[in-house]
Amino acid sequence: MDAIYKATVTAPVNIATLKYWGKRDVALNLPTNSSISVTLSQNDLRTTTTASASLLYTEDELYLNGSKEDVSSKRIQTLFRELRALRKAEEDKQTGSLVPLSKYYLRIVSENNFPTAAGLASSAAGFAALVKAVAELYQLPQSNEELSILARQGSGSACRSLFGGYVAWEMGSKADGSDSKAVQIAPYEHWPEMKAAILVVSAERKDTPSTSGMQLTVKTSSLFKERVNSVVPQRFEQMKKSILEKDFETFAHLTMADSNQFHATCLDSYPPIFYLNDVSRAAIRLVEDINKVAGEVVAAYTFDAGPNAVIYYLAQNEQLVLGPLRAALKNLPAWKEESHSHIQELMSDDFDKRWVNTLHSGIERIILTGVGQGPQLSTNSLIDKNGNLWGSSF
Ligand SMILES: Nc1ncnc2c1ncn2[C@@H]1O[C@H](COP(=O)(O)OP(=O)(O)OP(=O)(O)O)[C@@H](O)[C@H]1O
Ligand SMILES: C[C@@](O)(CCOP(=O)(O)OP(=O)(O)O)CC(=O)O
Repeated sequence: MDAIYKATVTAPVNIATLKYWGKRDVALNLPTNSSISVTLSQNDLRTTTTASASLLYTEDELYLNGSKEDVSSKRIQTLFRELRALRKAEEDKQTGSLVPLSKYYLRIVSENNFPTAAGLASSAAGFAALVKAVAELYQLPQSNEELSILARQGSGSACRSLFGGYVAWEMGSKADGSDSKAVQIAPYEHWPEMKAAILVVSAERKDTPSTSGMQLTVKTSSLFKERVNSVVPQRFEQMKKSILEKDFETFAHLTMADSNQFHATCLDSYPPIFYLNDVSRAAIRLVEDINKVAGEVVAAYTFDAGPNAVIYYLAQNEQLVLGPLRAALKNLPAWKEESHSHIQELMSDDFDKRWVNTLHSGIERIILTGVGQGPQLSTNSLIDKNGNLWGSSF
């Protein structure tokens, strides 16, 4: 019987603290500015992807959360083509000694352990996992930096999920995009105390998809020009320094300012794009109150292209940050988990009840996580020895 060759990896979500928003080349997915993110722990949010190749297969296939996906999109086709070309180069180098996997069809099976397309960066983890799994299957010699150039073409933010810890996507300047890649600023171990609380506001479809939203901003916003030309280049250096020096206060100020400016450029687009809603704004106000009560900046909010808030804080300030959140969101099950059952509710007249009440009725889930590692090899294959998805026989 024809063999099934396979490899399985897991990959993390990342949430930007300096936002990517704008493309200078749509076909190659090249950004108008560099960006920075924190990779989140795969204990809480992860994509698992098994890539396989076999002479038994009759077409390229991708299964996501058990359903067959269309692989004809330009993004997926580009990834398949480029990964195959890299494998072919190895086969040509080592004439005859490698199985010609580049000529076989691919079957890729992927699962996200969190909601897909709900503003939780599933596309970032998903495309990073896909590239890494096929690279493993093909035994490619390329480094994660080189693989990030491929993942970028699946989804820009995906390039940053090739690394753990603190990651920069350097925009690069070459027309072919060969220097627009992710690099690690610092590994997880450098600043493992960084935590993140994700307030899931709503699982409904977002206002405008990021891909088209950012193109509208590039075309119509005058504030955007100021942002990419003078604000971000400075912020990029300052934020890198704050991470290397583990200076939370500076990191937090820059993170909040950058989220605010990204959303300001959305509002400055025409027609305007609204990602934040009343619940998002209540989260911003509560973080301000938390910092006021603490007497220092202990929490930083950031929002992607949707209403969900991500609040970064350090482990040592867990009670100061999570106490008010527990009081506001006491109805949510997350607090019962062993790792967070010790958090005490913290509420006083210093917290404006308007924000507390809005959050209480508007947040449906809280995910408590923190900085984590990059993609990992896994033995939990999603494809059995006959090439079938576990539990199905096609
Ligand atoms: N595990 C995966 N493997 C391959 N592709 C995936 C995977 N997960 C998500 N995707 C792709 O990403 C798309 C969802 O991306 P989308 O940008 O709409 O949402 P999101 O990334 O979850 O949210 P956001 O970008 O707002 O944070 C899916 O429709 C699918 O095409
Ligand atoms: C607001 C953001 O999350 C935008 C992410 O945009 P995508 O990476 O989803 O866009 P495409 O490259 O078109 O796939 C900011 C960020 O992650 O840096």
